[in-house]
Formats: sequence, C-alpha cells, structure tokens
Amino acid sequence: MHCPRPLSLTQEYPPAPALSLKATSDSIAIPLDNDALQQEAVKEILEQGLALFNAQHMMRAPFLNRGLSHTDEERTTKNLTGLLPHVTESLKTQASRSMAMIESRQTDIDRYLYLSSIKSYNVDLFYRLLMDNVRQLMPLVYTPTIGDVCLQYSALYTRPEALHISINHRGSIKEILQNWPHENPEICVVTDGSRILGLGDLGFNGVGIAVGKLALYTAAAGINPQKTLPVILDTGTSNEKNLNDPHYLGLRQQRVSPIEQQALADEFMQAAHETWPNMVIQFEDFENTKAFGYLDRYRDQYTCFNDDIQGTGSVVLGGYIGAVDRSGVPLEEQRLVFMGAGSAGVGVAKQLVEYYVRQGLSEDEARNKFWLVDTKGLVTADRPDKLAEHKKYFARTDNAGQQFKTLEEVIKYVKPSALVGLAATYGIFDEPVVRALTASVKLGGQDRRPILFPLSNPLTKAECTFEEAVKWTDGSVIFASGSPFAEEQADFGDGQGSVTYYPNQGNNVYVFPGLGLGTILSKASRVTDDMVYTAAVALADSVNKEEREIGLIYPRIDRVRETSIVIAREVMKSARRGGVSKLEDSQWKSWDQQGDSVLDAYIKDRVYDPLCSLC
Ligand SMILES: NC(=O)c1ccc[n+]([C@@H]2O[C@H](COP(=O)([O-])OP(=O)(O)OC[C@H]3O[C@@H](n4cnc5c(N)ncnc54)[C@H](O)[C@@H]3O)[C@@H](O)[C@H]2O)c1
Ligand SMILES: O=C(O)C[C@H](O)C(=O)O
Ligand SMILES: [Mg+2]
Repeated sequence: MHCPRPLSLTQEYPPAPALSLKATSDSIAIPLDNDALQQEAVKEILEQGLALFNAQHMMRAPFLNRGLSHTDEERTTKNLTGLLPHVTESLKTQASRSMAMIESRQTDIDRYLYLSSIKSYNVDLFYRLLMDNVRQLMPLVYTPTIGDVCLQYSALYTRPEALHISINHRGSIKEILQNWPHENPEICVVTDGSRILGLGDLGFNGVGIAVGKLALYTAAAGINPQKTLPVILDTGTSNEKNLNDPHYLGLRQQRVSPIEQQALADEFMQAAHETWPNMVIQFEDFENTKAFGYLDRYRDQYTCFNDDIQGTGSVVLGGYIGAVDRSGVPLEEQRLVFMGAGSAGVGVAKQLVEYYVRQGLSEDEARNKFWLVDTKGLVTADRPDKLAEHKKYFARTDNAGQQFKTLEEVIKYVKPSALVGLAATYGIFDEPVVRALTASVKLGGQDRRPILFPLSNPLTKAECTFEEAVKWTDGSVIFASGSPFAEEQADFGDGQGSVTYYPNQGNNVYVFPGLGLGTILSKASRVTDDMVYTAAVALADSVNKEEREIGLIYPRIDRVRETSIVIAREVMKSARRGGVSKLEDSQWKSWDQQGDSVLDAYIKDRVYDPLCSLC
C-alpha cells in the first residue's frame, strides 16, 4: 500500500546542484588540473542535466505534476521557474476553476472529456475534484455517463489508459505485464467488455468501465492511483456496430470460442499472480456464463471477486436491511420478486438467502422467499425451455404446472413486498406493475411500504424512474436505483403539503472500493463469502441518524469515502476471522486490544488524499 505522496519531491527528483559550474549550450568549463574536482564537476553536470530533464519530465508526468500548486521553492529547486504562470494556487483553488469549466460545458460527454484531460496531466487535481464533488462528478466518470463513453470509446479515444491484452497475445501475457509502467499494482479491474452495464457486448470499448471503476477505487477508498491497473481482455465482439466502425480500436472479429476465451483468462490470471502476487483482481462486466464460471474457477486459487455477482449482492443486502426496517413488513413476511435472473439477479438473491439463513431460516425456507423472472417469465423447474445453470437454484417447484409469463401475472400470483429490477430493460416497471406491487403490500396494512429497486444501469436501462415510483405509490415507496436520480417534490393531497422524497443509489460503488481496500490491507489471500457479507452489514450500519430521518437506506454518496473506511475495517477483521489474512498475528492482537479506532487510523494513514502545502 502506498502512503499519501510526500509533499516534497526530493525522493523522486534530486535538488538541482548549486551552480558552481555553468553549462551553456556550447561550452562547459571543467577544471582539468585536479582529479577530485574533475569528478565532482562531471557529477554536477550530470545532476544539473538530470534536474533539467526532471523539470521537463515533471511537467509532462500526470502523477508528478502539481500544476500551480508547486511552491516558489519547488519551482526554484526543480527548475520549474518560467514553466508555469507565476501565481501559486492551492489544489482547492485550481479545483474551483475546473468546476466552473465543467459547469460551463454543454454535454456530459464534454464534461467527461474535460475531466479526463485533467487526469491526463495532473492526477492530484483530478482526484481532488472528484473527492470534493462526488455527488456532481461521480455520474460523469461512472454511471450513467460512462455508459455513453463506452458506447463511443473508440471515437473519443485520445490516449491509452489501460493494459490491452488480446487473444493474439496468448503465450506472452507475462511479458506484456512487465511493460506496465507502475510498480506493484494493488488492485486490478479486468473486463472483456462482453456485458457492459445493460448495454450488451461493447468489446474493446468496454475498457472505459475498468478505468471508471478504478477512478472510484481511488476517490471512494483512497487507493493510490499509481497502484491501480485497468485491463481489457479483447477476445473479439459480437457488436456489429463496432465491427463496422472504421475507428473501432478492438479486434475486428467475432468473439473466439468460450474455450479460447477461458484459456486467455487462465493465462492472464496465472501471469498476473506470478507477477504481482498480492494484487486483488476484480472481474467486471463479463457476460453471465463467464462471470459465474470464472468466479468458480478462480476464487479458491487467487485473490479475486466478481463485482456484478458479489459486489452487487453485498450492496443490495446492505440496502435491504434498512429497507425492511422501514417497510413495516417483517423480515419473515417479506416476499421478493426479481426481474432479471442473470449475474446480478442471481448474485443478489443468493446474498439475501445467506442473510435469511444467518437470521435463522433454513436454506429452503430462505430460498422460497424468492421468485426470479427472466425474458421467458417466472423461472420454474418445469418450464419447457432449458434453464441456464445459474438459474436452477432458484427455479420454483410450487407452481403446480402453471407458467407465469408477464411480471404483472407474477406479482398477482406472488403478492410480493419487494420488487428488484436487474433486467437492463427501461420502463419494465410500468404503472400497472408498480400499482400491483403497492396493492399487494398494502393488503397487510395501509402503513406498509413497497420496496422497489430498479437497479439496472445506465439510466436508459432503469426499470422505472424515481418520479414514477413516487407517483405510482403515492409517495410510500422505498426506492433504490443503480444510477442516480434527483430528489422529488410531491403533494398527495393528504394534508402534508409538498414533501421532498429522497432516492437512494443502490450501486456496488458503495461496496467494491471498501472491499478491495480491506482485502489489500489485510493482505488477504482470498476474498471469502464472509468478507462480502460483512461488507454489506457494515454498509447498512453506516447510515447515520440524519440519513435515517429522511428515509435513506444508504449513506449519502458524499460519504462514500467515510463508508469505505468502515467497510475496509470490517472486511479486514473478517479476513482475519476466516484465516486468510497474511498480516502478523501480533499486529492483530494489538488491534484486538486497542479497538476499532486504532485500526481506522491505520487504514486512514495508508490512503491517498491529494493535498498540497497550500491547501
Ligand atoms: N446497481 C448495481 O450496482 C448493478 C450491479 C450489477 C448489474 N447491474 C445492472 O443489472 C443489469 C443486469 O446485469 P446482469 O449482469 O445481471 O446481466 P445479465 O445479462 O447476466 O442478466 C440479465 C437478465 O435479465 C433478463 N432480462 C433481460 N430482458 C428482460 C426482460 N425484458 N424481461 C425480463 N427479464 C429480462 C435476462 O433474461 C437475464 O436473466 C444491467 O443493467 C446492469 O447494469 C446493476
Ligand atoms: O457499473 C455500475 O455502475 C454497476 C454495475 O457494476 C453494473 O454493471 O451496472
Ligand atoms: Mg458491473
């Protein structure tokens, strides 16, 4: 783990020598009558050259450049005088200029490009901006804008941002990893672009999602940006639009066979582990057969997890715990319908089953609380089509030969208390569906509230909007969506006047940064189920009084970094309980004695927080 960058750059850049010698462009005076002096002179010249080189390099190196925050002293000692406007400014002042620029841009893609250009020359400024303006900027570097960016990634391309490995590199991945210019990455997000958000197979263009997730590892959990590694495994694409786009940057071919894709993934995992044994690997946006298959294949061999299955399971459980509290429907009476039975749907349902089992239900009782629906209707064991392997666990057997094709039919049959959307289909929670859900919940009492989670991303795939959810439930909804919605004002003529309703963002961004940070800091050899579960409970416990009072079930997004520290701490402790932490036992014993605040301080000491001496 890398500490916050020292304010002084002397470690990377030796100070320029006192100029006892003058090197001009055409002559250098070296005293020749004294060996020692001569050696000293040569050394000084080399140092002087190095300092000049460093100054130029620094101005071009995004991880070193501090823009206008270089102090007068740094400018003198690092030969930067004249290379910058003469004013010095804190990072915060520079950030306020950038915010004004962002606000003046016309489209979110323009805003994204502007932010991305800042990242390309001044990484500290980029992260200062992102950390101090999470609510405004996260939707630009993450969902929903990142969805548009990925759709057009090749068209928008200006510079490489990731490690690009294609099927044609088979046999040489280990050598390619050596080319990565930063030492010992700690966290890697790898995708093959085959299921980017709800946008389908975007091929190489999906690389944007790995870059975006890693920006949040830094902004939301303080992992040093130089320690993050985005990887795209390019195995072709089924996306005809991309294949016909003259600017498409990926392999212009259909995806190779699943066996060849797996062989590439196998080689990557082995090479990555041999090169950086402590690196944590997050699988992101692989289509579901690979998502489940690779997780099973690698989870007991490497330090890895799947964000769409496990991260999403954890974040939804974190929100569900608070939602049940507010719903008025006791935990044991809850009945959940899931629209979508893919990586996320099955991942979330399984995580909730674990929760119910930990609350005392048998596994069968827990599983029976879930009804999963896909494009063909309710998932049942006797449905005529062949069920995909990952759906079988939840296939209903109590349908008495009846098949339910539409969501409305399923709701009337099940009478659920909660409806979860992970089907990547805009508008599928329409008015009849939401009203039917509300009616079924209110059967048990008028005070009862429906839980409605349209979790698909980006916004163009959300199952319904917050405005619709508020309107069709007369404001009684407990709502969480994958992408952010704005607050709503509504007056239902019930004497309360105009009321503000607050949406929640149920997105795995609340979990993966803290889960990754905790895994890194505990030096965990595996990401266990208990670590993922513990992250969910820590998230639920992180909602503060003020947030609860306005009905939130997740911390406000501005507090995501604070929340990640708590999650990381609990994940570390879970790693220790599970026997996978490689930290010294004596270290754990001292934390046992000293308590959580000391462990929190340990974590905070190790996270990146871009500051400058002027801040
Ligand atoms: N909020 C979050 O944190 C989060 C996390 C992961 C995934 N997601 C979102 O969830 C969505 C699904 O992701 P996934 O990985 O499970 O994808 P997936 O392809 O594995 O699964 C999609 C599922 O939806 C079903 N489906 C598709 N269209 C449908 C329709 N019209 N009616 C009923 N079912 C339909 C499919 O049959 C499949 O079971 C995506 O939009 C993704 O962005 C959100
Ligand atoms: O990327 C996100 O915003 C969440 C999730 O991982 C998804 O695939 O939709
Ligand atoms: Mg994802």
